[in-house]
Amino acid sequence: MAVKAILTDIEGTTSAVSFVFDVLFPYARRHLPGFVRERAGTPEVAAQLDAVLGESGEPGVDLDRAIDILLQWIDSDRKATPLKALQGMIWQQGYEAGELKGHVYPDAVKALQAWHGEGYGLYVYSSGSIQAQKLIFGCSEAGDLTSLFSGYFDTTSGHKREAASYRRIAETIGVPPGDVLFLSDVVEELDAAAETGMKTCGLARQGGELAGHPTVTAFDTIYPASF
Ligand SMILES: CSCCC(=O)C(=O)COP(=O)(O)O
Ligand SMILES: [Mg+2]
Repeated sequence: MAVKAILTDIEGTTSAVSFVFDVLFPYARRHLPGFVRERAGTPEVAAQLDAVLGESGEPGVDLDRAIDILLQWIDSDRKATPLKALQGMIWQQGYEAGELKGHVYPDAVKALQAWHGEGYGLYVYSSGSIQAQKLIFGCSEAGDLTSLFSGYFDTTSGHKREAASYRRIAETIGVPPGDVLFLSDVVEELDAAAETGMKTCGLARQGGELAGHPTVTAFDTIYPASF
């Protein structure tokens, strides 16, 4: 089976972990209390707050407690879907105000542009919400890269360490898992994708090996046709 589609993670793969941890998460942390207090009455924020309280097992607590829970979740890097949705809304304001610019490694930009030109279908799968994914690529230091991608997947398709999520994504893309190449910096995500028959390539930007998977330090040594 030949690779037809390439599915990529963001943090640690196309984009620096430090951009997410030192720029995006602190931005969301700083703005979350004000954002939530101001927008708690809007349907889109109210729905996410309901989901936060459901997931936290503390239904009926007040807004201050909900904000505390969300701040704890940011600090522990919890990949909770409602937190990710709220972060995406907050980051949108930052990108719109020119306070944020998405980091995408130049080698990733170049390879994604080349693969798009060669006819590969390009897709994103990140724990960040689809809104956040479109923002990091749409308002990137290299300009608007969103036209390169044919689709975006987040944790509403399932968690990234579960094989079922990759099966679901392949089905949505309309390509057998064996024709998809998945790129990530997290071995458990690569393992879950490989379990479905997807081809995998690990990104270890600081060097090293993602056990059981071909591993590279940058996109410029990934040749999809060789998988
Ligand atoms: C879409 S940028 C924000 C990334 C994010 O919130 C996150 O949790 C990173 O997850 P990933 O699956 O891209 O490692
Ligand atoms: Mg990652």
